[in-house]
Amino acid sequence: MRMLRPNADADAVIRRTSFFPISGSFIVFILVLVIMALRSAIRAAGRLPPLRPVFVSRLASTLPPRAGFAKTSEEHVKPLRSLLSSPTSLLSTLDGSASSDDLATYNNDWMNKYYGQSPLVVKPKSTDEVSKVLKYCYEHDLAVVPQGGNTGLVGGSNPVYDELILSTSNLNNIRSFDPISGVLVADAGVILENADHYLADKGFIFPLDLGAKGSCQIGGNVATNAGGLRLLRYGSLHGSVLGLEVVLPDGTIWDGLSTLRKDNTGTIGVITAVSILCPRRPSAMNVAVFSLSSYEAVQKVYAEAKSRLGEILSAFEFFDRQSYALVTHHQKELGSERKAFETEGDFYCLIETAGSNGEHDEAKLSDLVEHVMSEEMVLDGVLAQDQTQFASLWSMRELLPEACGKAGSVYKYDLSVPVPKMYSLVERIRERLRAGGVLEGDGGNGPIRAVAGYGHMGDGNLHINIVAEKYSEQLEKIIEPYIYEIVAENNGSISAEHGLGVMKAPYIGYSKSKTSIEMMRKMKQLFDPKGLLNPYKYIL
Ligand SMILES: O=C(O)CC[C@@H](O)C(=O)O
Ligand SMILES: [Zn+2]
Repeated sequence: MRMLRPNADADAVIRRTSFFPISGSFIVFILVLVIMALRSAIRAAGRLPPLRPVFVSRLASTLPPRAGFAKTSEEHVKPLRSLLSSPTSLLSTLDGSASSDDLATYNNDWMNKYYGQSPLVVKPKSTDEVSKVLKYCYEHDLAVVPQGGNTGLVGGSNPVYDELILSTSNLNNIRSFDPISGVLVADAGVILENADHYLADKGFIFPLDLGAKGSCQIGGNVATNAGGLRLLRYGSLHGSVLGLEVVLPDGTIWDGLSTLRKDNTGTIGVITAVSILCPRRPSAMNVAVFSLSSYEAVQKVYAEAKSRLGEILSAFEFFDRQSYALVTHHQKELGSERKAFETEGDFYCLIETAGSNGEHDEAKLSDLVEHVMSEEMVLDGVLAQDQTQFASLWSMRELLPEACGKAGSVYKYDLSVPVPKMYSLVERIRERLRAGGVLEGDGGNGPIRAVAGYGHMGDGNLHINIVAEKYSEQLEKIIEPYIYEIVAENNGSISAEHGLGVMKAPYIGYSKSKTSIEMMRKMKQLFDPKGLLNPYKYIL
C-alpha cells in the first residue's frame, strides 16, 4: 500500500494544503422558503384547479386537487404585474410574455421527476413586493409555491397543479456584514457560493457547504435546514441562524431579523432575508481519501479520525464501490478523470481537516494516516498536495449526485440512521430489488442500473440513490414504503436533510409521532389558515 498523490505522477508526500480564500466579487442574496406542510383547513366547496399535474411519481399522481383555490388565470396577470417595479418580474404564458419553455425550468425539478403546470412566475425584487404579491394571492385565494434555487430533491419547491411560483432569485443583495461579530445579513435569494465568496474575502466562511452551492439560495438552505458537507464542523444551519425576515401568507411582513446571539426563532411563511452567524475561515485545510475493504473498516477509521483529529476534523464522508464507479465514469465524461487509487476498495472515505495552524494540523493528519495504514485499516489513500488537488478530491464526492443523475432516473433517499446500521440499509434495499428481479446484472435482469450508497458519516446521514432506466410505478412500489419501514425499525428519520416535499409528506408517520404531527398541523393552521402556501406538501 502506498499513499499516492492525486496526480499520480510522484511519490507520496504528506503536505499541508492551504485553503486560500476564493477571490470573489460580490453577490447576491436572498431567499425563499417555504414550509413544511400540514394540511390546513380546506375550505368547503371551492373551485378545483383546472389542470392535472403531470407526475411520474406514483404518490404525486394520486394527490387529489385541493378544493378552495382559485384558478391561476389571465385575470390575475395585469394586477399582479402592477404590484411589481419591473414588468420582467412576472413571467406568464397566459399573456404570452413567456413561453412554456421559459416556465419549464420553474415547473420542473432538478431530477425531472416532479413537474407542475404553473402558468405564472413572479420574481419580486424586494420584501415589500413579496408582501404585495402574497397579499394579493391571499385575497384572491391563489395558491403559491415559494421557490429558491430549485435544487431540492423531494419535489418541495415545484408546483403540483397551477400554483403561482414565487421565485426569490431577484432578492439577491447582501445587506450587511459585521467583521467583529461575523454576522451576515442577506436576502434570501443570494446564492450560497456567492455568499461564501463574499465572506472569504473577509476571512470568514458560510457555515454550510454543499454540492449545489453554485445554484442553491441561502433562503432555501435555511428553510430546509440544509445539512451539507461540513455539518460535522459547523453544526446544523439552524444553529447559526440568528434571525429571519418572513412574509406571512396574508402579506404581513414579520421582521425577526435579529442579529443577537440569543434570539433565535422561526415561523411559517416566505423567508425574504436571513441573518447568519459566520465563523472565521480556517487558514489551513487538508483532505485525504482512502479506499477500504469493508464498512466496518470505514467505521474504525471514523473512530480514529474523531479521536486523533479532534476539533480539526471538519468532514467525514463515505461512499461505496458503486458510487465510485458512477463518479469516475462521470468524471471521464467531463474529461477530468485521473487515477487516484492503485488499490480500489468496496468503500471510500474522505476526511477533511480545518484549522488555523498548518503544521499542527499536518502533524495530526499524518499521525492518523500512519496509524490507519500501519494497522491496515485502509487499502490505499491519496492526500491533497495543493488547492487544485484539494478541489479535485472533493469533486469525487461533490459530483456524486450529478453522476447518479447522468446515469438514469434516480430514486433518492436521504435518511438518518445510527452509524453502525447505516450500510445495512443499502444491503437490504439491494436484496429486495434482487428478490423483485429488477436489479440489473445481479441475479435479475431488470431496470435498476445501480444502487449507490454514500453520505455524511459524521452526521449519521445516509444517501441511497437507486438509479433506474426510468421512473416507474412498479419500481416505486418495490422500494416504498419498504425503505421507510426499515428506517423506522432503526429509529431513524426518513428525511435527514432534504425535507419532505411532495415525495415524502405522506410518509411522515414513519418518523414523527401523532402528537408531533398534530402540533405541526396546528402551527400551519395558525400561520396559513387558508393553506395557500405550498399546498400538496402537507401531511396526508
Ligand atoms: O444525491 C443525493 O441523494 C444527496 C445530495 C446531497 O445531499 C449530497 O450529500 O451530496
Ligand atoms: Zn447530503
